[in-house]
Amino acid sequence: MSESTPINPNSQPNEAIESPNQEVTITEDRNAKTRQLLGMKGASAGETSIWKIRLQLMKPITWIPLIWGVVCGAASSGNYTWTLENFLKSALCMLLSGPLLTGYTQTINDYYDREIDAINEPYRPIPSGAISEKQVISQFVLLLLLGYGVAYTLDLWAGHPTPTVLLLSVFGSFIAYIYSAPPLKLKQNGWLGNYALGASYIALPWWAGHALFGELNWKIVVLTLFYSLAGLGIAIVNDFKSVEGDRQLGLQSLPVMFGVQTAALICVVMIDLFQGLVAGYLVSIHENLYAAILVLLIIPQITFQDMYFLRDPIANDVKYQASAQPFLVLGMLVTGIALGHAGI
Ligand SMILES: C/C(=C\COP(=O)(O)OP(=O)(O)O)CCC[C@H](C)CCC[C@H](C)CCCC(C)C
Repeated sequence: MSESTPINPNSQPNEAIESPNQEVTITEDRNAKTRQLLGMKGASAGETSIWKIRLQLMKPITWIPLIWGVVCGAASSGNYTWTLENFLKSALCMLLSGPLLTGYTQTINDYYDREIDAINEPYRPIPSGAISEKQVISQFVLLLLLGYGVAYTLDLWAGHPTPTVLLLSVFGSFIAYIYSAPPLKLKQNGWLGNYALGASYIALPWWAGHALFGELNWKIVVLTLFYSLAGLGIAIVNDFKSVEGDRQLGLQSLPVMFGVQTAALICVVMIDLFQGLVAGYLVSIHENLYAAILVLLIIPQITFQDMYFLRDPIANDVKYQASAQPFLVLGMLVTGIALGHAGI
């Protein structure tokens, strides 16, 4: 099964076990259902449980980097200790950045993308008719309000005189709105949209995690915004799967603007260069060991870029992300620990 081919939603799991072909069908069906629930491409349509459809809209697979960002921020604060209270605080902040605010972001994005998804991903809940537009609107409003409630609770818990986490959440949800909704629809512009995405995925949850355990300062803000330029590269990877639909609808993604191969090259240069420059910064603050680990973590990413992504960015985008991203996110944590160690 190709990464982007939805499998037949009508295949019957119970017909199994009679022949190897039918076993393959069952495995494919299960894979497609898991993909559907996590919000990955190559999913099957035909889900009937409204709760599973709602979860599918929230694309759980995309929560991971934002949850991770909170961990990096807690590390960079230099104040995280393993107490039950700190653990619960960070878990609540992860709930905020993952299921609630990323869930809100993905739901609102699917709502405003319903026409383009009818071309690129017709099995998504809205174009497939699995959920009504009214139900989708009530879902993103509820997630947003719950998010603000949790953010304010975290501010009270951390004793913030200014409700920093709430302000970050309001700012993040505003960026998420203008990213997806007209008239701005930042995602229509390849550079701006992908930077908004990269920065929101790396910098915003990092700031929230840092603010929860320490004082958010401009050095952390600038450095994470700089790191987000590597996130911009990661965001570009997401654009290859929809190049045809984007072209038809006039979306200026990088693969549409520069062509697939040049965009892939820009993408990997951004990813490697900005992580490398962050490693350089770590050397400048005498965190040489962490800088060396960060460089070591860039090497497998370059290997996977060469093995998969640059050879065929459209066919291998998901394979590349799955292989290389763990090294990128580990690098983020190494950087967070280094900053905490240096007392930045
Ligand atoms: C919707 C997003 C990506 C999907 O984009 P796209 O439509 O191009 O791709 P698909 O075809 O795969 O759907 C993510 C957009 C992110 C957004 C700009 C901002 C996110 C904000 C955070 C959730 C806020 C976190 C705040 C905090 C305090 C933890």
